[in-house]
Amino acid sequence: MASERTLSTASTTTETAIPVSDPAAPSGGRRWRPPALPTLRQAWFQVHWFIGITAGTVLVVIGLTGALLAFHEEILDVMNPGVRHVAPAAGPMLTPQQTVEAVLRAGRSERISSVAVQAEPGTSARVTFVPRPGERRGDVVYVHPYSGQVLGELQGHGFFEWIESLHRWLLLPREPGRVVLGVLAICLLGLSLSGLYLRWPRNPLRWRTWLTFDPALKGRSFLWGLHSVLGTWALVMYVALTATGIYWCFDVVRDTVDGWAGQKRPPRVAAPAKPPASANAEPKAPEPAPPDLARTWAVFQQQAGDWAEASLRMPAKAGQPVQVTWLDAKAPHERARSRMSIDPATGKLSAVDRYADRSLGARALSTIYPVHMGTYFGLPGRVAMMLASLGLPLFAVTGWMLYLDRRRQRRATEAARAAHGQGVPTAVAGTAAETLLVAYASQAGQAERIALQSAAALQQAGLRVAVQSLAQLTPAALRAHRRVLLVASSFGEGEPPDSARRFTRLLEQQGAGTLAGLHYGLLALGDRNYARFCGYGHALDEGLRHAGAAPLFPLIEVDNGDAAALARWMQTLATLEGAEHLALDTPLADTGPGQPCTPWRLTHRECLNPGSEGGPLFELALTTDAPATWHPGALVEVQAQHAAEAVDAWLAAAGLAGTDAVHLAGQPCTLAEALAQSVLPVPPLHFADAQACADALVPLAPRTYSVASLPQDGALQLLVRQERHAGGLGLASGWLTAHAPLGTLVPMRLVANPRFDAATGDVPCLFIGNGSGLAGLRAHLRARVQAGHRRNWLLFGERHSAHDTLCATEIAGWQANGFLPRLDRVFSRDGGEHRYVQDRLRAAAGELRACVADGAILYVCGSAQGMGSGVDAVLAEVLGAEVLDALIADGRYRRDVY
Ligand SMILES: Cc1cc2nc3c(=O)[nH]c(=O)nc-3n(C[C@H](O)[C@H](O)[C@H](O)COP(=O)(O)O)c2cc1C
Repeated sequence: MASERTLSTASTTTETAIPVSDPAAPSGGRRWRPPALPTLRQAWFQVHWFIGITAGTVLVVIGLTGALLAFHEEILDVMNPGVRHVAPAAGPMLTPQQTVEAVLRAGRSERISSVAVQAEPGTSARVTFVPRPGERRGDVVYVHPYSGQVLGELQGHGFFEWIESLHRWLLLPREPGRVVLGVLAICLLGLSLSGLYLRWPRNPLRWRTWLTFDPALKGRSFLWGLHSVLGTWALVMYVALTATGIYWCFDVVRDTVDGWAGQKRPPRVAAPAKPPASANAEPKAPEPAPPDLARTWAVFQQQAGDWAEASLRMPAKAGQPVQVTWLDAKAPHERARSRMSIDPATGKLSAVDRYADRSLGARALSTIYPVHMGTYFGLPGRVAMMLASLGLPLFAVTGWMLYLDRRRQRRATEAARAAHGQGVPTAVAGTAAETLLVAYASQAGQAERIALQSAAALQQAGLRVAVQSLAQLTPAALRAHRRVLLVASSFGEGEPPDSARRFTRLLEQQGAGTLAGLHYGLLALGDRNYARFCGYGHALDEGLRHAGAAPLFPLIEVDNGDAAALARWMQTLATLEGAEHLALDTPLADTGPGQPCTPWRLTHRECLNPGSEGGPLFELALTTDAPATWHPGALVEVQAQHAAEAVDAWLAAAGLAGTDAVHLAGQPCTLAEALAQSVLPVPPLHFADAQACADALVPLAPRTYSVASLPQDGALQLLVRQERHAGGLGLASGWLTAHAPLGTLVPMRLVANPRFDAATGDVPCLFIGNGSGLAGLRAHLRARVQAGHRRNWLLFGERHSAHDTLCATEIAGWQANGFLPRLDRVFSRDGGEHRYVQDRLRAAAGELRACVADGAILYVCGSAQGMGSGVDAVLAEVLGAEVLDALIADGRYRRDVY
């Protein structure tokens, strides 16, 4: 009863409505639970995607127009060569007064509102006229700084005005436009901050996690990396853009900030209504002649000192002063403007307001525009702002793709739930101990779908099954079951999916032996391009072992939904007690066809450890006529076959003839050939004919081996340990090392292994391994020797020096030629206490630290149990978990363990 209570209690804490086959449930063992309140994370996620798919789409327009505006001055210059900049000449440039005279000479008799000049040689003067009635802006012309020629207006200026009003008001009337823009700015801030929360890593102090991602990633992982990492880069810019944007959009914000800065603005006064144009209106007075600016200019130059730009605003009425606004040559930014008023007739200075003399608050307010434009930080700031603006469409596209992918995944998961529901038999009696629990830890749904599909297949094979998310489970609840299957994906950096965090925390707190008696099988989903491939699956495996649970079979890793690994999972499930009739052809989530295998000829086979107490270790060489290349660290998947005797025995039992012609996957072959490459169906065997048998066959899962040679060696070499079980030799290792005669064509495909790739340059390398793990290490060492890189340390474990000194001649040659200054061979059974690689590593702690401090890359290849985990523990102990994490993040801890 206790176990039943545990299950039903757990089910009430579920986060989503998942049909769970629960043997304790009263009718049919399957219940729908109401959706629970979302967690904080889920709530933030909803906020993020809702804003993203609504406001995010409009923000694309703001981003694109902002990016155009960031460099619009330069674009205008390219469109208008010789207008704003002319070739610098030797003589002085025209003064403002000379400029005005030149304009009048050119026949432009409209009233001038301002003249702007720059100190930089060759820069044209800009003359702005008073707007015509009913217009907001007056005409602008540029005047040649040496000849006084009026150069006309800028082409494209109108276009950029349109772009600006799109950017600032979305082409709406100004007031509502400002408010809409303000709301959009708040949305962008919301997107940035919710995004920051959602991607907050477990180890926030590691900068690489925040700012880098591997472009080799594929699919959802790639999109996620692009979206979150580039988003982090752009975050500071978005906060700056939105904070400054909000200031302009909402008067209340602007007034508050101005108040804090001690710069209260006078209240807005509504513009007086324009008098209607009437037929008998007063005749317009002639425009006043522009004042003579010569005296004004002389006084300004004397007072201002070293200036870069100056703009002289003409008085609206006669007798008023000229307003001069200028930028010092050393001004901190483009809005650090000073002002003075000068009487044009007398040259009397009536007011001087220098930027440097203003209050801190006033100076701070003047930075808002340059911060928004990025000009405050010079060219890098402008480029950064432009890229951040251009990033908005990128985030919208990647965000939509992630959203659609998630929706697709959710639908697929719902379909799998429905399908699983149909497969559940009604009214199952019994206790949880007799029920095989299939638990999953899933972020986007793939692990859940595989769990559901596996459970459905197991149920159809006659087993009593329950499915639950780890979100609903506690380690204590597992004790109610005798057998548990777990399907676990990895998220973040080899971390648990969000739904499994609580379970993982509780598991870490379990004492040794608390789960004794529990048997589990684990399928770890991951992507080999991540530093911690299947990191969470392995952590879960270790946690369960530590708590005393016993594995039913070694953990199975799945790289990117690899069909072969999933087929291996199904085959392994079929070996479980009670699952003999499991339908091996059950389709599992997202399995796709892999790369095709090509035939390699087996040309050489040699036992490297005759007389060894351990299994014989063979060196194999294979060649192909097809072009083939690989990097040190690469893997091969071998499409193994059954020994001919095993096939003959099966045919005899089934009463079928091996010579019968059949089609397998569309290809003609004999039934014996078809059987050799397939899982041999378990009795009772009832096939109508040979083709019916071929149609029911499921291909054998390929076996993965590390490549032990380089393409330059002329052959692909493998080190294969011959496995022996109660039923005879292991399928693949037996075929490769004993059954397949020399000359056999072995179907294989090369698989890149980016996380066990070669080091670039002459960095020191520490190679650690045991047994057949020498394969991966040997390929690396050969590459290092060929490149002339000598700083190599090999730490390698085997059993007896008398029989297991593998590759002795080759390794001695490296030593003699100075390519292996340090070699530690550890023979665990050479007498006395058993000593292992990890013990030697601990004893060499000082050298290990020095080696790591020298920038070494650590390679570990060999068995995951014992050696792999032992070395990992010693590295953490000697270097500290932080340093080890940093090594992983830097790609300096490369493992190929199995
Ligand atoms: C953001 C993100 C981070 C990931 N991190 C890892 C990782 O550290 N190690 C790994 O092997 N796989 C990693 N993966 C790959 C997933 O584990 C893999 O795609 C898995 O099939 C997803 O299963 P799910 O849909 O059940 O979450 C990551 C995927 C994503 C999207």
